[in-house]
Amino acid sequence: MTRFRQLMKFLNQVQAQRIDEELMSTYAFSIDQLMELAGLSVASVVEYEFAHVKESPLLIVAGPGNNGGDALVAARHLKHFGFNPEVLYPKAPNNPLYLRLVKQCEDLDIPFHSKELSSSYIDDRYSMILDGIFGFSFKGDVRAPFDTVLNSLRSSSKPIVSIDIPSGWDVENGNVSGVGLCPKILISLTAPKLCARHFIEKGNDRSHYVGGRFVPRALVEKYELDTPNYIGSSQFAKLD
Ligand SMILES: NC(=O)C1=CN([C@@H]2O[C@H](COP(=O)(O)OP(=O)(O)OC[C@H]3O[C@@H](n4cnc5c(N)ncnc54)[C@H](OP(=O)(O)O)[C@@H]3O)[C@@H](O)[C@H]2O)[C@H](O)CC1
Ligand SMILES: [K+]
Repeated sequence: MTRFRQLMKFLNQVQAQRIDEELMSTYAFSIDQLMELAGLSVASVVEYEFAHVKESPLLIVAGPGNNGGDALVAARHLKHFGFNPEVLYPKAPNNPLYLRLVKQCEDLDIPFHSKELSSSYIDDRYSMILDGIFGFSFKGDVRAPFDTVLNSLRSSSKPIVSIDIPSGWDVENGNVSGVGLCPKILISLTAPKLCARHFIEKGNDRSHYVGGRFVPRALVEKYELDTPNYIGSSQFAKLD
């Protein structure tokens, strides 16, 4: 596993979205490719942190955008890694990319839930929660049905791993509304966004990883990104 000093460069919301657009224009990636690598990084961190609870079901919560797509990819990889993922997908978009990801999961017999699950059900059934609800395009107050979904996840005692942004947090200012999740683990993709400073501040029982090994050197230089030197085939780096 790659270890790396805590990164000092944090992206604002517009920079994160611009980098994403440049990857898919100037640098010729398709969204499927980026999502596959992002989801593989996420699944690799979950396997590293939760291998000891492989038998119990994991709850993977997928939102309506690409953060949710990363979660669906991670669900598929985790199933291949020998975990027992179940997906909560409260608002499944009718978009060919996500429909394909859902089919790939269903073909692996990964169960799907569409209605919110109570915190007591979550506590009884799952060993951890993977939060792929909102990423770097989240804005404003949380709208239905995700308001009640966030409430039940927040009331659960199970550890939460957030993909890219803790859901409900303002991408730059953190959990200003107070309705956001409180993850134990944050996996920043490409580079941490400004809200990650508030996650790090919360102390030593938190772990911060970075993943998404697809950033070309020219993009690193243009945005002065502080990306880790990943070792070998490692899909993530743990930040000290
Ligand atoms: N370059 C990279 O690092 C890559 C990262 N990836 C992942 O992609 C997400 C960003 O994905 P994006 O689709 O741009 O946006 P989100 O997933 O954050 O969310 C968009 C959807 O969320 C809805 N939304 C937004 N705000 C709210 C709100 N307040 N309440 C309810 N719903 C909300 C929004 O709905 P709209 O109606 O506003 O359109 C969208 O449906 C990034 O974080 C990474 O996880 C890529 O996978 C690979 C490259
Ligand atoms: K998230």
